[in-house]
Amino acid sequence: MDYKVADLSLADFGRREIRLAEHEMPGLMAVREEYSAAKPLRGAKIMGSLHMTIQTAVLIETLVELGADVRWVSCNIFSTQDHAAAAIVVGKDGTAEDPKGVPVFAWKGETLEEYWWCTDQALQWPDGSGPNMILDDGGDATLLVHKGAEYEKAGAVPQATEDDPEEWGIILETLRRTIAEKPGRWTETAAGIKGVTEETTTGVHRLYEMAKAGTLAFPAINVNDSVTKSKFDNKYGCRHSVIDGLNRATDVLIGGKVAVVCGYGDVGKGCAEALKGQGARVIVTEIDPICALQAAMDGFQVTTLDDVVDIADIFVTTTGNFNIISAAQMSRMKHQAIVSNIGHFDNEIDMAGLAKIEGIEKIEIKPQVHEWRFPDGHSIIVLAEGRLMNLGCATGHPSFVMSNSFTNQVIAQIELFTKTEEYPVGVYVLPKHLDEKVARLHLDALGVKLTTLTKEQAAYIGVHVEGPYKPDHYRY
Ligand SMILES: NC(=O)c1ccc[n+]([C@@H]2O[C@H](COP(=O)([O-])OP(=O)(O)OC[C@H]3O[C@@H](n4cnc5c(N)ncnc54)[C@H](O)[C@@H]3O)[C@@H](O)[C@H]2O)c1
Ligand SMILES: Nc1nccc2c1ncn2C[C@@H](O)[C@@H](O)C(=O)O
Repeated sequence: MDYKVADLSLADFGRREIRLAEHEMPGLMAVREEYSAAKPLRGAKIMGSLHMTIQTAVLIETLVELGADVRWVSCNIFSTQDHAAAAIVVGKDGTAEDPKGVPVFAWKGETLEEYWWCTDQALQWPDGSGPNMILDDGGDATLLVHKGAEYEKAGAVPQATEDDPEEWGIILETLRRTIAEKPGRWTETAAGIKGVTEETTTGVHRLYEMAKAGTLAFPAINVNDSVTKSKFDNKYGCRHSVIDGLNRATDVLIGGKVAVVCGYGDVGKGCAEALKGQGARVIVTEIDPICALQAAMDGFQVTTLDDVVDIADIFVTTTGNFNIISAAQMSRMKHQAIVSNIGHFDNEIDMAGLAKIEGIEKIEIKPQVHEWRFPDGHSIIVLAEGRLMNLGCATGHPSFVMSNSFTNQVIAQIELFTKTEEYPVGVYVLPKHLDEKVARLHLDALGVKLTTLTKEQAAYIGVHVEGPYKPDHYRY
């Protein structure tokens, strides 16, 4: 079995934490029980590109329990929990000397070259074949397959320009190398994929862009827009883990400080609430009048970043957009202001522009916490090098909320793998009855007792007693 992780001796520690996590992931354990006999994913060869955490370990072992053959990478260079990766490689019945688990190519602190090497490794099985399913978070695996096939068809891989981000050059070099090693590989890989299930907002945005451009090569299920994913993971998950990230990285007192949250979508709402809960005076920036109005009615000041960049103590970007905080704005910040991002990619904060400032000095306080000292002597503290700080500086969302997300992932994988013919190329969301099923699976653990509609009440509001309870256009 091929794999590359930091340290297999961490496997027992990972296994102990996986055991505790399983108790906190009732949705995943319920689908394991429901489907382990039928094994609907038998024959599925799933390549997963999703933060290699303890919670993801429970997802992986659920997919395997349902019959799948799995290979895995993280979707971020800092988000892997090495003990989780070790436990998955060793497996329940293996040892560090004789691992019997799942091939994982991930470790905390990968270089970008190593990250794309890992993604390439997980996209090819030992017999040279590719996956027939992708489980993606942010779309990097989907991107590599699509661009590889595109450049094979074009007969050449373009050169990166000096304006391109460094990572784009690394992706092109990865494709140049892999196409030279096995011409036609990516075309064959793309043709063999039944579909992809996408975890997050930014990855879903990429899918809709490809569908609109007519370049999407296989069907996709948008897991992010299951209500029981984005209205839980994105909001309540970040509500928990943004504070965890700040505390583990800096231990700064949040109470009494001024915190700026850029973006007031699902993630921004969770972050703003959490920082307010810690006693910070929270200021929101937004482009969308509806989200801005929501923020104002939730009691937050809403203004532009330029208005407050020199008075705030803590910054968190949550937009899924890029160039939210510029180098010039960072140079205007208070001494030891904390700058962080919790959006999927690291382009929300202009790290490249910051590094180019004449005379700037980068001082490592500890891994994923850096002091950037400006020529005038004042500093800012940047978390996780601008990458998502809840997974770079902490352990991401807790198991219970990830159980919601990952139960959607498993259902989506089953849908796409077993009913492929019902999904012509395009982007889909799961039907509401499955969304409600995911919610139901998590109620007992929180002591929730649902009220049952009478037939007359159901008729009165035009629904079935057993649901679905809302029209598709309902906004939760
Ligand atoms: N770190 C995590 O654990 C985690 C979890 C879930 C999602 N995410 C990622 O977080 C990001 C946000 O996700 P979301 O679901 O909240 O998306 P969303 O679309 O619901 O919210 C983003 C908000 O940012 C606003 N925005 C866009 N550009 C802006 C700008 N220039 N200035 C101010 N506001 C701007 C938008 O109007 C929107 O309201 C995505 O990249 C997503 O993939 C991360
Ligand atoms: N503990 C965890 N394990 C795996 C992934 C985790 C996570 N915490 C946050 N994400 C990121 C998710 O919120 C992902 O769904 C996203 O949307 O980015």
